[in-house]
Amino acid sequence: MIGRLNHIAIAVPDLAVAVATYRDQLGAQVGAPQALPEHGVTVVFIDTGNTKVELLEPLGAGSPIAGFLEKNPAGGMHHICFEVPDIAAAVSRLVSGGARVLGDGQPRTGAHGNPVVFLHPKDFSGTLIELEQVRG
Ligand SMILES: CC[C@@H](C(=O)O)C(=O)SCCNC(=O)CCNC(=O)[C@H](O)C(C)(C)COP(=O)(O)OP(=O)(O)OC[C@H]1O[C@@H](n2cnc3c(N)ncnc32)[C@H](O)[C@@H]1OP(=O)(O)O
Ligand SMILES: [Co+2]
Repeated sequence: MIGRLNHIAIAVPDLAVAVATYRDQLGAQVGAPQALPEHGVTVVFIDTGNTKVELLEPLGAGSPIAGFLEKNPAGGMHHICFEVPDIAAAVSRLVSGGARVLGDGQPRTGAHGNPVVFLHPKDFSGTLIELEQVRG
């Protein structure tokens, strides 16, 4: 079911600082910030050729990553995103297998314009997993 690793997400307290670190110290090709109020984050993607790094900082009150940053004030690995060809089929298989899909369980549009869902970290070895539908 899961395919390519689409991205590894790192939650950061200050996106501009993290972007400058990746760009200036690691020589990364950094993208432009994308404010995504519907997700409560602002993100910058770094394309490494074989996958992407998603740097994200909280946006607005009630950001879903605020709790994580309270526990990890310097930031840290937040989630990994796998590609799936059919997110509805993936959700159906996971839910029937007892996994918890976060939120209302319905896919939402992610940063790449594709449907995404998140799976509860407690069901996957303490790792927050995002699934993104990428066809073909
Ligand atoms: C940009 C769009 C999109 C994309 O296209 O790429 C994105 O990536 S958006 C990214 C931001 N959105 C989300 O992360 C949505 C899904 N996340 C959530 O709904 C919440 O973060 C959460 C997983 C429910 C956690 O919320 P929190 O407020 O921290 O709740 P709890 O404190 O109750 O946490 C429960 C439990 O889970 C542990 N936890 C929390 N976050 C993580 C994590 N990132 N990785 C692993 N474990 C995590 C937390 O420590 C709690 O554990 P216990 O303390 O042992 O109970
Ligand atoms: Co993500």
